[in-house]
Amino acid sequence: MSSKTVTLQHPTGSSASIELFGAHVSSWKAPDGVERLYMSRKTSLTGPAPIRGGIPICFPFFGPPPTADQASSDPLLAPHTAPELSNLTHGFVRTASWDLVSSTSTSATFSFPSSSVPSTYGGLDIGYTVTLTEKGLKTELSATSKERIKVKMAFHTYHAVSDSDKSEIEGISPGLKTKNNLAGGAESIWQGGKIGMKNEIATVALGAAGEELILHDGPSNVAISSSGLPDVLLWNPKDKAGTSVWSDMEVGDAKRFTCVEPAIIEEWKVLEPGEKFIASQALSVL
Ligand SMILES: O=P(O)(O)OC[C@H]1O[C@H](O)[C@H](O)[C@@H](O)[C@@H]1O
Repeated sequence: MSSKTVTLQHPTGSSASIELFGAHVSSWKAPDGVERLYMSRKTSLTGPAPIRGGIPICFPFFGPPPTADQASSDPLLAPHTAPELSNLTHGFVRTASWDLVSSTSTSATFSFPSSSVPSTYGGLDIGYTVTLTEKGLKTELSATSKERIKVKMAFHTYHAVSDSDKSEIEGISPGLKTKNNLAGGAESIWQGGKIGMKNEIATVALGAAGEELILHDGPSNVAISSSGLPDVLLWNPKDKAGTSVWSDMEVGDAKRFTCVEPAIIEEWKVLEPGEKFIASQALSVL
């Protein structure tokens, strides 16, 4: 491993790797030694493009940055309209190198360099801790802004599966609102049951992240929980992976992963000056 990769090892045998570029978890192996995160064989681990696979951190906005028009009617969005952000999706922390602050064999803490924060933010401290637990992995982002701003975020986790066509997500409560981004954000009320990943999907379940979700992949199951993140986005591009849209994946790669993304997507979260924002995700093999 190069010095740009931090590795963690738990006495149970589980391990993790985190790239300084994006503070990106690029590997998580459970105690059975099986890799639990998909990584594209076509991605670079040192940029400049975001790493494809693993756990991208999307912050402090999700999707394209707000436009100047949106910011003129909502000044709390103005920091996101820095010219250098105009071509970025999902924020700027996944396309810059972070600093390693401290580490033990099972945990590492990173900080995002203040010199890489656009000046429009007027001061934003961002930290990140990755911890291996007995059977799992915890990721926790913290952020404090000097000025009142609005943020969105996601842990865009690419779970490795043996065949995404057969993988299913259990735990979305009946009655929650969902939005189908492949149908212009069409809203429905979730009726209950498991959500299959057989077809292309970009569905947000609003208010789902407070509950424990279970990703079923044949006999192998992973529990997913989070805090500070009210929504969950389920995403798989299916046949579009490996085409010109996602040329940083190989054709057929979409079968190898299922993205379950604890997130703040629907409503911007207001950060008051000095407030410590904390968002975490916990994954655990069952
Ligand atoms: O290609 P990326 O910028 O990594 O984004 C990949 C995908 O992330 C999310 O799941 C969004 O809902 C998708 O619209 C987006 O295409």
